Amino acid sequence: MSDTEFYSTTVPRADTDFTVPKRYSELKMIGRGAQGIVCSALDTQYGVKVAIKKFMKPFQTQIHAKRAFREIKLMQLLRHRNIISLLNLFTPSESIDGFTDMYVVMDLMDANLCRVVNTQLDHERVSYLLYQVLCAIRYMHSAGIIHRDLKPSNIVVKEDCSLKILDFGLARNVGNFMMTPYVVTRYYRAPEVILGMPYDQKVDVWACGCILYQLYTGRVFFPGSDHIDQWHQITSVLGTPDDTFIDRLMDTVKTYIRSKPRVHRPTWEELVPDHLFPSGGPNDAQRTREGRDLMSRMLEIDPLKRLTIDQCLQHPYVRCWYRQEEASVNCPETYNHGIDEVELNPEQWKELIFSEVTEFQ
Ligand SMILES: CNC(=O)CN1CCC(Nc2nccc(-c3cnc4ccccn34)n2)CC1
Repeated sequence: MSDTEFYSTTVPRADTDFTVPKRYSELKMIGRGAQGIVCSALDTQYGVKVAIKKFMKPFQTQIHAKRAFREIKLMQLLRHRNIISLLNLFTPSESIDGFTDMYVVMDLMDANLCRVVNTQLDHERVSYLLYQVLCAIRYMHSAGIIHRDLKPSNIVVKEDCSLKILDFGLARNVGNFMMTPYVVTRYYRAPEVILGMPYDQKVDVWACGCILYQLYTGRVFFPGSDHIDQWHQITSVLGTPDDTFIDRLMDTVKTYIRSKPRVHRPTWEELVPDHLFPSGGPNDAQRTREGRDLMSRMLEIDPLKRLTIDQCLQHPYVRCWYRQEEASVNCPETYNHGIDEVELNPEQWKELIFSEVTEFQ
């Protein structure tokens, strides 16, 4: 018998109620994620605001179960100030038979980056936001995780410009098949992922470059409507990559790319002119040169030429924020990707997830 007292409350606008421990009050809906509804709440035990996400029947399908299980395992494994942390994990069900819903409690942030990119940010804020994304991604890489799906909607921030990554991207070699009517955003996918080439941690550097451009301009750099159009957007802006990259492609893709007219490569000053950057500050001209330089080295089509995360963190544009405890700390354990490949039936997932929830503390 769980000693925690639960109560049920209907959340305005949400089409489901939340059954949570009494310590959580003032539930208000703040968003709807792919896996379930998210509320803000007051944790009266510590007097802090939290976010509570409800997973409804997370074990119902292989896809839902894998994502839910992977999310709670990774939230427990990754402990970094720029990655959302798992404050509590519970279910009101007292036995596995009645187990249906699972709740994840996280620190509450104010907004996601989609809302922030539309505001005028100075170099101070842009460089600090980018620095924190780089720290989070570097830490994930140290745990053996490549995000592969980094985008503004899964990054959250607070008024004080502190930032956390919300989710952990795509499991390896699992298609991002989505049952729900959510459109998969591919705008931030690296060229090597789009072209089906072998990929590595550099794919997350590409996404950071796209996000950096959007922090300055409020615009998506490469808004492709599908994979082919995504490639077209990238090459029409950055130009056709040189042969050292194309030679490494599969023959079918090589033929396709060579069939297209070559697009000349503009200079980065032409691509992202000064007026798109913050100005008016004492060293804005210098910071603009640094920001444009870093962006150009993150958005190299050829991953072999692209900066590594560590090189990004040493770049003058963000090095000013560098602190060991967040920029060079490594995750003490690496993630066991085996769980991403395991095939279980809903009953087995139910048991696995139920034991994970009840053992949490
Ligand atoms: C553009 N929309 C917003 O900015 C609304 N924001 C989103 C972030 C939220 N804060 C927050 N803090 C911690 C975790 C989550 C959260 C975690 N998962 C989701 C899914 C959807 C929406 C929010 N979340 N959200 C406050 C309202």
